[in-house]
Amino acid sequence: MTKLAIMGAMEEEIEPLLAHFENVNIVEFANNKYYEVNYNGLDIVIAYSKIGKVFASLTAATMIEKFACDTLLFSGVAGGINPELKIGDLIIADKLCQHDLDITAFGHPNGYVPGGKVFVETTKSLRDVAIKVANENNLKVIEGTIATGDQFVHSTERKDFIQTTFKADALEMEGASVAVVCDALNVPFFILRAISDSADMDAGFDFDEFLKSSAKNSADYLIKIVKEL
Ligand SMILES: CCCCCCN(CO)Cc1c[nH]c2c(N)ncnc12
Repeated sequence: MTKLAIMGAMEEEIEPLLAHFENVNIVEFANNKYYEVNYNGLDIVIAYSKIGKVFASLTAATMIEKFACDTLLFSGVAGGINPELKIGDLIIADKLCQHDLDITAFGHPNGYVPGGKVFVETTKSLRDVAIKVANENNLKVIEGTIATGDQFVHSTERKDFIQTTFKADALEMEGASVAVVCDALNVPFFILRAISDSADMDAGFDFDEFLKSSAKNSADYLIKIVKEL
């Protein structure tokens, strides 16, 4: 029987998800709250990690190792790089990388450390369900590369580095760490983001203005996918 983990980084990213559920049981663990619900016979654990790769790794590993989730879905917002991505648009990650992981001093490529790999691929069967749901609901969504790093990107210099180095379509601060954890623990996972800004000098203002509506775009789509699992 599937036990589903649904994760975000910020409260604003999971609030529109929690709105769909009743009879929520709250479990406090490791300085965080895990919300347990049952939805159409499906056991689900929902949490927001707090921002950044370390918090996201802790929450993803906890949902799998302590709550025994066997599938993990992430919903949230991201900065757009691909010019096709407008604010509010949806992107499904087909692979993710860490743009701030850097031991290039030793001749290694950006995003690589020994024993690791630059790109971690998401689970195709989950992407296929998501694309089917998008088609059925006439939703525009792209599949692409998401770059993760422990910084809110708000300059074209950094945005251009990430685009040039990884050919990334969007960027955020948690996805690639969720990917490394799920890949290592052999748990199918899916990363969905809606664009809140363009990671340029206006990013801070746009983020503040569009966080709520973009988080809702992502959450509403994710709930439709959950119904198909
Ligand atoms: C209080 C400030 C919280 C920022 C958290 C932003 N999330 C991180 O996952 C997504 C995101 C949206 N736009 C971004 C950008 N331009 N750079 C990095 N990350 C992002």
